Amino acid sequence: LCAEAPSPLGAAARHQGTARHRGTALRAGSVRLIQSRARGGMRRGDVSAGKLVRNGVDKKAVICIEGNIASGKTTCLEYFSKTSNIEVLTEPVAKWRNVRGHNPLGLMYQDPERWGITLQTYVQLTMLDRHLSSISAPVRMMERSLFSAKYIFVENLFRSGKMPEVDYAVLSEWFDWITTNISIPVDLIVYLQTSPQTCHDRLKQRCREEEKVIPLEYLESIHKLYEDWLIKRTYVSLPAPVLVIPADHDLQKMLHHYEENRDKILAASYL
Ligand SMILES: Nc1ncnc2c1ncn2[C@@H]1O[C@H](COP(=O)(O)OP(=O)(O)O)[C@@H](O)[C@H]1O
Ligand SMILES: O=c1ccn([C@H]2C[C@H](O)[C@@H](COP(=O)(O)O)O2)c(=O)[nH]1
Repeated sequence: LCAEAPSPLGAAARHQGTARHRGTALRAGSVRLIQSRARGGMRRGDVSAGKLVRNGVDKKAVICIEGNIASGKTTCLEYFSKTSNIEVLTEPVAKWRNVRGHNPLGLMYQDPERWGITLQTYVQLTMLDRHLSSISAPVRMMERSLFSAKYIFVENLFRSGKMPEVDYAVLSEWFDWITTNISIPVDLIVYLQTSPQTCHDRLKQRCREEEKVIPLEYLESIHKLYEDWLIKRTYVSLPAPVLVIPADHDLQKMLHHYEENRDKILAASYL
């Protein structure tokens, strides 16, 4: 049986924001980006100095939930969405499946060489919009990040020979411009560490139409990049400290693990 059914934990909060230029200030939803002043004035002063920062950003904690495809990130977020003072942002997958009637996620899986850049450009835009959207609670937990879109998915397409070098160069220029000029604060990365086989099983169970073509080897490549980035740390620098939660267990045990780690996760808000 194969169905994309809503999780028994209920729907996580979703945010729909749009980013657009307006005069000298960039606006994302109702949020104003301002030029940060000298170093040290903010909690993340050294990282933000000279960059555009979202007004009031230093008062809120941002926790990114990272992990392979179908590792259980959405399920984890749904669990924490029941906590007051935590706002939850899932990945904008619905947008990746439908932008003005087109499905870049599906196109990418059908023909990555042709459509990888199309999907990843849109992922980069929508993830940036997520990062810059106004935060309504003291703690934000969001699914993945601008960083994993680049360091994991773009990198995987390129290294596997499925993204032309020119596409990779253009995406990298965009990414470098964004991270050089705009502050993307992250206080903690929670890595749901799974085996690729677990993800393959859960992927089949979830049965998202576009993902039916994903072989185990694809999940192994994504897993290796995540491990190099977040565990071995042999790859690129980390935007935040990492908390690793082994996530091969059944749902009940996972919920227990989330509860056990709740204080460590929320400690990010006291940093
Ligand atoms: N611990 C678990 N054990 C078994 N199935 C799980 C577990 N966590 C999530 N699932 C199921 O696996 C699938 C993928 O989970 P999901 O949370 O959507 O992953 P992600 O958001 O990381 O892609 C869903 O069908 C979900 O119900
Ligand atoms: O930068 C990205 C981010 C995600 N994807 C793909 C991988 C999956 O098919 C979906 C959503 O991921 P989940 O792990 O199920 O949340 O989007 C991508 O191709 N590029």
